[in-house]
Amino acid sequence: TEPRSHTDIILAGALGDLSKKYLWQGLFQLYSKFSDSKNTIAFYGVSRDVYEVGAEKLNKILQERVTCKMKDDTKCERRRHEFIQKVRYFQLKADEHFRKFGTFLNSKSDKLNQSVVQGRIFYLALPPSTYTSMAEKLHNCCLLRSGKHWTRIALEKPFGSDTNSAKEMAEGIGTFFKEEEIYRVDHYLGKSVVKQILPFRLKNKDALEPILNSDHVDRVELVMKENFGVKGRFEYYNQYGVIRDVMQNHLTELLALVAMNLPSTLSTREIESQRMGILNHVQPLTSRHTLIGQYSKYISEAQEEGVNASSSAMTPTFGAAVMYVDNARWRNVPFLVISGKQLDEKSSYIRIVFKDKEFCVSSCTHLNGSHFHGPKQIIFHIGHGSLPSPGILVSKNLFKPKLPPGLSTIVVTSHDSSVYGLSMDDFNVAVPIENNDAYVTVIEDLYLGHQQSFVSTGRLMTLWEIWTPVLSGKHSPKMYMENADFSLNFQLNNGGIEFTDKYIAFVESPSEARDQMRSLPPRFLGHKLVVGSSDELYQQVAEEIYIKALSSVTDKKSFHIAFSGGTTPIPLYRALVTFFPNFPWTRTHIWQVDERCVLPTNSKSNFKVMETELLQKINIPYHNVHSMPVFLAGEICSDRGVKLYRDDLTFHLINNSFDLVVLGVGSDGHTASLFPRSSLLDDSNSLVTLTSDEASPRRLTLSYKMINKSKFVIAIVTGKSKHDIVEKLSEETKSKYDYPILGVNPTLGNMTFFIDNDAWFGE
Ligand SMILES: O=C1O[C@H](COP(=O)(O)O)[C@@H](O)[C@H](O)[C@H]1O
Repeated sequence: TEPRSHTDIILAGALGDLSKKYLWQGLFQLYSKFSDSKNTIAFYGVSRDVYEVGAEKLNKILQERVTCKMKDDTKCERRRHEFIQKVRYFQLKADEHFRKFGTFLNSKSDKLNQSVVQGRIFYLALPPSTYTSMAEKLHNCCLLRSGKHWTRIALEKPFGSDTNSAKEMAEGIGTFFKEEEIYRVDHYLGKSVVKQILPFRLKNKDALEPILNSDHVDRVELVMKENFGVKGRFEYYNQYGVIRDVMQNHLTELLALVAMNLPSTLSTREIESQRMGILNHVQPLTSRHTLIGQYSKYISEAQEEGVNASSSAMTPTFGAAVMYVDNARWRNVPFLVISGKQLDEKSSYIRIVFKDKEFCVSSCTHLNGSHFHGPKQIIFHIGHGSLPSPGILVSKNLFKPKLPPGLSTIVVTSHDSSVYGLSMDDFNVAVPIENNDAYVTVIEDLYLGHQQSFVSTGRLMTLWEIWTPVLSGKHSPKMYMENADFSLNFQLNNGGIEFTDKYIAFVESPSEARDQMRSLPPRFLGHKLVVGSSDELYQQVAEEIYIKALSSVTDKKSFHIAFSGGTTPIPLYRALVTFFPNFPWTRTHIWQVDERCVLPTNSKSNFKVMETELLQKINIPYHNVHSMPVFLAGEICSDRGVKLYRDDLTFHLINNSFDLVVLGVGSDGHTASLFPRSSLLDDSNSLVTLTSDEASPRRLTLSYKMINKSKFVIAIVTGKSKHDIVEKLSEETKSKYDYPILGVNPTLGNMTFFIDNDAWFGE
């Protein structure tokens, strides 16, 4: 007997990553659910590989990647076997291949009775640069042309990289396929909870509609955090970055779903019109509304994959934006859109936080209907994070949700697991009955022609118009530490957002010096080297110190740093004060590398400089400042002072190890107060010591032993007067007796030389 319908599904890019990871499994599940004697489906995998190679690779992928959820599910195993047998491979490279493939498909189709509704789906899991030519070839060779039929072409993002490129691409595809045939995939629209947003809103409209507006909503957070980096995708990611990768598409689509006016039905036309209605009122973004960051190892990881550093320098891996919908319903409500790689956790959610208008007077800690004084919120938990499953969470003090058919309630028994600022049992929780992988749903929607789950051309263009203004790439991303960085915290200010710690959120495009710096030999005297203009260099040193401080305070609640004397640290003190107002000074202990044997009021006193430039400007506890006791009870530089400092070091430091030592280098190659040919250069016992008469005045200094125990050493060399020493150090084999800086080699830690352009280039 003839089937009622027959569909050909052609997967181009059949051997690629996406197909391997998700699409073949999705197609298998489609086959299991929908293919029967009445509705048949044929599957074709196509790629540029010759038949023998491609067919074998495809078979391997199918055998390895297509699985049944449950072990020993014999029915599923049988279907799986059938499916794998059914998939056919074709090479599509030359025009002739396309012609032959078209002839083959149509000969099959001609054999079917005219009453059979035939469909043909082309799924392009290919680089977008190939879309237009592929669309043209498929259009010319492989369309169904007679009988009752339909055609769909599915495309994977990226759909352009800004308004113009997206328009060009849309026009290219639009030449060969009609709007209703184009299915642009945004897999977030296939996530099980995302699918339930509109049904949930409709079902609960009596409770929800009156409160989903600016009178009641304090803010909406749309978040997609990941705790891994970009490994294996740097080429792609450098061209796109986090805004284009997920914020312009997934997260703004989510915004539309929560903010749009409720459609009266769930038809494609109604939904699309309400979505466009809201997106057309989203204010285009400006740099005041966005922040970007880059995780600290991004450039070096990209280099390891052979991607050059200068193309990675401006790529944001973190983005935050505040968006506003300029209509009566949502005016002034901030929609905070946040995404990033290498953050503390993998978690995606939409969180609607309601204004707290009620003031609790008594029994405030009890859950007591609407009197409970806690944040009122609705969370669409899309996936991952601390919850075991995707779900919709409604604060119990808000309302008791009714459930549409796709959701079921779960009873939460755990009292202590804390989520979104509340205990789990402060929420009514509903979970999707079917929790399929997003691609399973995408493929099902594609087959069923549910266009509302895909991105129309009109919507695509509106999304790009919102985001394109902030894609100029003029701003440097702020560097952040992997996994545990609170330096990305930001706050609303006058309708815009700013990092709470304001350090160079936006510096103008990187100077030539920075580009030049990136192409320099990466090492100097066996240590890491950074060269740049003096300003940038000091900012970088300050940033390095800040990052080390955060990490140390996170790990062990304290940070011990020693600063050398002289003029070199002055711009560093200024950079720390200016750019890092949130430096964890209360947990930082400041030590001196060396001090001149003078009164603390003397202008040559290193401490005096530090006090004026740094200590007076920060909020650091008195006991955390460890000045060298060069003046004790009327005596200048006594052995008692040496002993006191040594005891202080030993008391505070684990293994006498600083977290960081900042050194300068003199034009004679000295560092700390370790001078050429000094007897101190052979002293392997002391931690602190006094110089004899090689320098006047005498000085108290940390020894090599103490410096080399540090976890990290930064040596700063700046100014033209240091150019000769930089040259000498790099050209000849020297000994530490002539050039004491050569004796600095932290035994367990690392060292970086920061050398400014004047000292490096000498002009
Ligand atoms: O589209 C993308 O999404 C993934 C995250 O998807 P999820 O389903 O695991 O939440 C992201 O890692 C990737 O960079 C981006 O291209």
